[in-house]
Amino acid sequence: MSSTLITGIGELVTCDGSGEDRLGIRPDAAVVAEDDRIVWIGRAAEAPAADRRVDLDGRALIPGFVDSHSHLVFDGDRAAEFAARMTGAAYDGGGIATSMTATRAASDGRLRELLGRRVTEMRAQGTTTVEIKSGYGLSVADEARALRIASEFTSETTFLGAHVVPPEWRHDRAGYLDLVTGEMLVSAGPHARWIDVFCEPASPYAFTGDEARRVLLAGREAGLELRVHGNQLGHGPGVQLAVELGAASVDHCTYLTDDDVDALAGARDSTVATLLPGVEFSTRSPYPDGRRLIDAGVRIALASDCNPGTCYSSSIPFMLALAVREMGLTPAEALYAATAGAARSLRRTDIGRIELGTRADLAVLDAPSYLHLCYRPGVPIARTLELPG
Ligand SMILES: N=CN[C@@H](CCC(=O)O)C(=O)O
Ligand SMILES: [Zn+2]
Repeated sequence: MSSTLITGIGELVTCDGSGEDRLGIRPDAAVVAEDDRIVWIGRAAEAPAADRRVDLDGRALIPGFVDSHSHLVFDGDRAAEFAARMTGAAYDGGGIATSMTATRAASDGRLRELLGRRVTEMRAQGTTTVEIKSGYGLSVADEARALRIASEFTSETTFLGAHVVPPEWRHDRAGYLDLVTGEMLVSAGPHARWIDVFCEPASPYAFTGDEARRVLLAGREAGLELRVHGNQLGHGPGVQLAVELGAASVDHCTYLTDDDVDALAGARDSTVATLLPGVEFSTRSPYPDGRRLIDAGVRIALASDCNPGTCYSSSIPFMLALAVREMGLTPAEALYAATAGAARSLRRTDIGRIELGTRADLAVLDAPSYLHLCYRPGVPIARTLELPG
């Protein structure tokens, strides 16, 4: 056992749900971590002794960000696709095959190195938990390999064999679905906690509601929990399907009808709506109306969706700034969504908040208050707090 007393905290933002803004901000606070757990929170003047002390010199302390949606296992470059979109080209999911080809060609060592660099980049910006999806292998061996490597970095791994129908199967969609729900699930499933599907009738490459249902039910049968990519490119059945099947999260939610919003509000105890504003930024698309969701009582999360196609940014502070500027969230709502909200979308109670017994997954800001996360967009003020010992 090894304990650390954290003092000199300018503002302790616990995200424990208390207070009007749910941020549970504690003045004059100190925190003690023992190994990887929080064991004491209180007034600095009353802090107990510990093996060592870390003085934050007036900086704010927040829970580490929980990035609940990413696609980090890939090789290849699609910067030209981004440039084309900035001059008017539309995103339709077709570029996923480009990343698939490069990813299949990469060695295990190269994929591991690329993934390690991306996770390090996230930690350097305050992210302490990351969910990582497969989805650029799209063959039995390549999907299992992606998840095996991802599970070296996180326990939140997601099987996304149903990302798109790969080119060699486009003449036989039903055959590809048989593969995803059969042999591919058998070999990839043991390396995954979650199963996900890109349910998007507006894309010729992604999956319809009926196809997505089949994928999700097969995954559940295999012991995986459910997540859905839905309503990204247009109105569609993704949100309703996610709610009906009790998925932990439906992600994107860019195009929603009133019925979709009502369904999400009614499912607030089971299904979180995860918003990914970096995607709208990088695809020049309209932003989802985050304000409408919160006002309707929907639980939301914010995540990066870091991936080579629709958003190659791993910066949660950038997502917070976009959510505030473009989606109508307050800075407090945005921070809560990227910590406690995102933890909820992963059905985790041990991360995303600073409370007795939670993991000591912490981020420190080179600023006196969390407001600076949105007030100083693009400035790297957030980093993970590495505790000594
Ligand atoms: N929409 C589906 N999947 C990713 C994009 C993947 C890609 O284009 O490479 C997303 O979440 O936006
Ligand atoms: Zn995604």
